[in-house]
Amino acid sequence: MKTVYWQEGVLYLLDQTALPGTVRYQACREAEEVAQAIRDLVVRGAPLIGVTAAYGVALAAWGFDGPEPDFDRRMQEVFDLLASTRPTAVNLFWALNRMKKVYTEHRAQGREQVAVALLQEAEEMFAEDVATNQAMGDFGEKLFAPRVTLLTVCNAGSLATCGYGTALGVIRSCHREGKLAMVYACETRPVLQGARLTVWELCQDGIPVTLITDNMAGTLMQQSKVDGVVVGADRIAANGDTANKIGTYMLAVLAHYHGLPFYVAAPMSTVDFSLSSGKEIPIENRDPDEVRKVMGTPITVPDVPVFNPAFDVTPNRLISGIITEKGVALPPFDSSLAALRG
Ligand SMILES: CSC[C@H]1O[C@H](OP(=O)(O)O)[C@H](O)[C@@H]1O
Repeated sequence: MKTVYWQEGVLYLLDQTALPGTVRYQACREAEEVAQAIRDLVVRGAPLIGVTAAYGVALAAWGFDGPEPDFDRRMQEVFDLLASTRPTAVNLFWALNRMKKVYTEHRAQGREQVAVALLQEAEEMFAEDVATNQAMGDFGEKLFAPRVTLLTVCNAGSLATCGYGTALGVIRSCHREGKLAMVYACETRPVLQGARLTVWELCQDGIPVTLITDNMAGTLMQQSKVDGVVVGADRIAANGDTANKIGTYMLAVLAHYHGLPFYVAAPMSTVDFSLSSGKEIPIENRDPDEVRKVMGTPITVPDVPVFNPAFDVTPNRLISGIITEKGVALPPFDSSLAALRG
């Protein structure tokens, strides 16, 4: 099931706010619709946000029907709009920068050629992401012995990418090799990506999964029911500090206390080499009602003050390894990530 696809000048997005109960696609004909869909988590997940924004740029060029002199202004407006949607996942900015390069390279050939080149680049980005995730999964699988039980948080699967997934890509490869005993999926409050998306995705593929609430992870480790933790990432600093879904840091501390391996799985496009540490990673704060409500139903006192950061930062000293499509980076990460970049 594709998370995003282009058909006859229309971009279709799998609406992840409706999962698992309803499978439906949102048809986007304007970049503004794509931007709102990213903001509203219709599409989410660092790699998927990037590719979706890339398609949003192509959509704007494809659908432009104004006077030639307005084209550059409109396209800059679209680049800025898409860049303003969510601040943490660096894949968004990596993808937009890549599209901007294609735009600049082809601008002299005229609007039609620009539109064709931008769509081709977005399609290539889509295909590359799937291949990247499969390579990452196969590197990660080799880290584990049969029969391994792994814990994960949020959704870093096919639904967060163009296919196969990052953390769930490692889990898929372990399952393919007959190494996987069980996956424990944290429900991942407040938006419930684990309960709604990871459980659904793994069940679709016949991969064994057990759902837990986020506050059960400690007891699970205390009872030796987990062999390791594998999570995704939204932005990794040059020293390996990693921003990921809120609750990831808590799992890293628990894993460290219980002597369990804690791995991050992410494509190299998630590493932001311009940041020396995680202190510089911008953290998105989201709508307080995400915490005050569950699936739209109020669970607390109206207008109670809320703290709702969508991500936290796990320091590199709590990370056993960073699994990428170029191999597994081990501590010290500033040198091992730089070596993989080369
Ligand atoms: C494959 S990385 C996905 C990454 O993105 C998620 O955040 P969100 O659902 O808010 O986009 C979460 O941090 C995942 O690990």
